Amino acid sequence: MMELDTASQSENGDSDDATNFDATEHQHIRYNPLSGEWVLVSPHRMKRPWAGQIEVNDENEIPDYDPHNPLCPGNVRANGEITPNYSKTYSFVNDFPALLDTVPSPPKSEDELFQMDHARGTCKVLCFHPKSNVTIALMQVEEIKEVIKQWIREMLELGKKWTWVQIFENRGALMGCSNPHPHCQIWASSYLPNEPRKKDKLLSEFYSRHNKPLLIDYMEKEITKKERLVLENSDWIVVVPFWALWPYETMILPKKQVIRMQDLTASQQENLAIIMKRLCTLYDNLFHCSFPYTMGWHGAPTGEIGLSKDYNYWTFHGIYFPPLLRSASVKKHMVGYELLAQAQRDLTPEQAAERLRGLPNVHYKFPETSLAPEK
Ligand SMILES: O=C1CCN([C@@H]2O[C@H](COP(=O)(O)O)[C@@H](O)[C@H]2O)C(=O)N1
Repeated sequence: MMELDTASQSENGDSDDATNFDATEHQHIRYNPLSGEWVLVSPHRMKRPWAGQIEVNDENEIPDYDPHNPLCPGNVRANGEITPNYSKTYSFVNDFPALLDTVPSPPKSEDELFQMDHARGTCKVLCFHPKSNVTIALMQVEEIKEVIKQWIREMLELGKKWTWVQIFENRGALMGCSNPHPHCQIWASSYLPNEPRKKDKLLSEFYSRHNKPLLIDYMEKEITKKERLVLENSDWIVVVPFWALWPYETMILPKKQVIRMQDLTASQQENLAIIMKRLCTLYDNLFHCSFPYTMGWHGAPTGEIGLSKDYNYWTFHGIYFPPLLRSASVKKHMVGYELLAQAQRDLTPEQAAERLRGLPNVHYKFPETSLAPEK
């Protein structure tokens, strides 16, 4: 059993009276085994009056084609290239990349307070669909499958050279997304970024203790407990993680061990497309808006270190970080105590999962949108 640090022992030294504890009433902290951090859960605060900031939800109707949008088929991009008339997905190297393939390395410093290291990589943009006015929730399963196939091609190609290939989608203007056209970004780097580096260490340590991948153990236990389950099909589950930071944060987990996205079978790809569509439909139905989120995928590292050992302690999974809290325009901010001390949430993960489960699975905008038959 893991030694809990001092943060989790009762300050006054009294033995905690677990018999009176109610997770829907009493504050407590929860441990995230994937990051080694804690989140403060304060369910009693859900009763406080809300007099906070209300942002205008100015999401106006988006046309299916905008002659000035470089991500639309046939339009000119910043570098003068013409985006082809693509009919499925289309990816290109970002004209304003955060990472370049060849740059000089910084000098080594003897002073531990001023450490720099080299950073190389490449950044791509992947358009999900030729039309600008669709989202994953509104795309057909077959179209989402095309996105998954392209993600796998990108992982295989970029994973040959780069240590970490981060696929991420910033959906909606609220997420700082500069372009409404359905797309994601892919940043591939020569280094292992902070989040996967922390996760890799903790996943490896768990496997050494239990001889079982952490996320397979976690998936099996969440299927049994059910209270944080949101969706399930024959290959995947969606949960609000026990340690979730964002109000409606979710995780997509495979029912069978799979180490990287490029290892997915045809059935896992099909059922992933189905469950992604269902999850994004629930999200949109929560506040009747095109739900903003950042989402991404984590699998075992790639490149040279990906070939250096057996990553059987890793399990490929998806993570959604949506900011909305109470309405289409009220979002959670990670400020104050959360920046200086630790993350905090009022709505419990169990309450969030219950709300998502209770929503219709037909999209509010297009009630006739039919979902593919469940496997
Ligand atoms: O002509 C263009 C327009 C936008 N882009 C790139 O598309 C990306 C749009 O993604 P975001 O909306 O998530 O920022 C952004 O990173 C921007 O640099 C190009 O590479 N070329």
